[in-house]
Amino acid sequence: MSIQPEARTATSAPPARLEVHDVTVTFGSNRVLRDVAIEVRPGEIHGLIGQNGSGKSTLAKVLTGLYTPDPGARVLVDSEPLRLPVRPAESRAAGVAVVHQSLGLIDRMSVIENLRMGRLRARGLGRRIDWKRERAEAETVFDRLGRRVPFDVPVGALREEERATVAIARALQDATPGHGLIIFDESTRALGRRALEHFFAILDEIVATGTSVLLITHRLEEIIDAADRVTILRDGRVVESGREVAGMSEATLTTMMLGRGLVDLSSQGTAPAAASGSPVVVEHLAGLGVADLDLHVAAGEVLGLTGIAGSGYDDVPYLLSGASPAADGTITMRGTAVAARQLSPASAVAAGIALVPEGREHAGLAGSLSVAENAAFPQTSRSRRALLPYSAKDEKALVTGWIDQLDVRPPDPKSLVKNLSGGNAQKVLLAKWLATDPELAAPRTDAGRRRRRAPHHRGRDPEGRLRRPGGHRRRLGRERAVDAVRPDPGVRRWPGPGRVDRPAESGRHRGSDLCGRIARDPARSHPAPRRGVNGRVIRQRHRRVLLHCSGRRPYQRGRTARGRLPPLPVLAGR
Ligand SMILES: Nc1ncnc2c1ncn2[C@@H]1O[C@H](COP(=O)(O)OP(=O)(O)OP(=O)(O)O)[C@@H](O)[C@H]1O
Repeated sequence: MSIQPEARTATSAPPARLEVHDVTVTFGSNRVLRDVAIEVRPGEIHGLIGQNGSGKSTLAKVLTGLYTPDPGARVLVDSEPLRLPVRPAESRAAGVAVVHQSLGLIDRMSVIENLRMGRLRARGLGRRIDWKRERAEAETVFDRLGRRVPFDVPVGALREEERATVAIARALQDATPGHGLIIFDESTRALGRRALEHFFAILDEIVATGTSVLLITHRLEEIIDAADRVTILRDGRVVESGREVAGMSEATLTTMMLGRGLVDLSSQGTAPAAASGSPVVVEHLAGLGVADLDLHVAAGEVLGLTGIAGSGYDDVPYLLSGASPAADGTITMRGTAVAARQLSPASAVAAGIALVPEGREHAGLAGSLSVAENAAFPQTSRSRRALLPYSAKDEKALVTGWIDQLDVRPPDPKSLVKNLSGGNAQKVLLAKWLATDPELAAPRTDAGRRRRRAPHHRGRDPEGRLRRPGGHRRRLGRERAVDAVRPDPGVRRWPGPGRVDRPAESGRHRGSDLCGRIARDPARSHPAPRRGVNGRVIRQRHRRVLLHCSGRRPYQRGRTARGRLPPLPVLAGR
């Protein structure tokens, strides 16, 4: 697909910042992009969306030279053609910066080294690096982001949000006002709400100078709130090219993306029946940022746990699974109490607690191993200590069962995880731990925090230039943001780190989304979305959460490949 010249020359609009024509990418017999075309205008935030595996990251990798397109492709930056395959140095010189989904950080190197990599300059007779100067430059960009990350810590020791901050800062430091294009490929997935607010405020500033942004995300609300236009990929083809976002709803985008609307299963009477079984009870849990936390998770229930950065909510899965040592607390499952401080990762797994960690690339999956090896890893490593080894037949049944249930694509147990799209790799991570039949699954997920900002669209002035955001709009954004975090009536003030401000509400939580992809039928009048407030706890039925996270098909609560029921209680989702 090529962009028709009249589409861009009929007005006095300036030439496109980025033009991509006829990009096709083939891996073996698998054609993952077909004749893709996209045009990003100066000073716009251009959204690129599509289902898992539709080819978004592949396009970003073509633009930075990681992947080679098939012959016939053309890429132009500011009307100048780039040689293909793209040479990274040339694309950088043309002003293209990218934050890849994997973030592209080197774990054993420090924050400052990662940040200034490729930019360090030796000076003077001794050809020494002036670290004071490098730090000052790094500080400037972190200040702009409103975040500080310790400079001398190895990146591998950072939390996911800090890692994302470093990667974003690295891309931002090269932005020259009025030039270039920054590609963010799912870069916001680990950012908390405050960091996200800053991130989008910075994007506004950047595009106001004429620099452009290509925003790849599966969070449709981010497209609605931030993007000017959107291009949609489906199965490697462009199905919507540069559509104006103004006036669109998430439902419209979803329909365009999937080629069909979503169905709310609860309206069809297919909501899961309440599960029977004993609850999981956590009492007086303490450690890291958590102090004296009590939780009660009924069988078959999803308990969402959220809060502001530093409130400790994100430490809970790690404390419950022995991945971080707890100072105090007990976990009661099947009527047996376990002391949290005595849990190690291995004993937690043996007791039926599964942690689905954040940061699948470096903490959850082995990219160079296959889907089958990753998904069956807890079983095979357990069977090494057992009398009877885990048979290849069992492994095959387990893996194909989970591939089918979670709709992993391609559905090939032998695919290497590093060749899967990000969303499909996440499904393998989920399968790996759900396949252990845990009593309690504790996914640490980025999903569920939603950016609150007034939707805005810059629009164009009479000369066809994108309007720059004015102070009024930014103020409006801030006011709304403040309003959005004001607690609901009846919610007490934030009680301090690690404490629960609002007890779990019973029943379905229908308006908000832990996964950012809730099936909403616009014709149905849901109650107003509940807003995340400090330390708030949300309850949600487990099928509902998995339904929205598992792609095309709803999660079926049938028997697993090994004839057991899929795991019940699940803490939070994704
Ligand atoms: N190096 C590779 N070798 C083989 N197949 C690959 C490779 N890289 C990507 N693919 C395949 O290309 C397809 C598109 O993947 P891509 O990562 O671009 O999807 P995506 O739209 O970014 O998805 P997600 O939203 O899940 O990140 C997938 O089927 C993936 O398995």
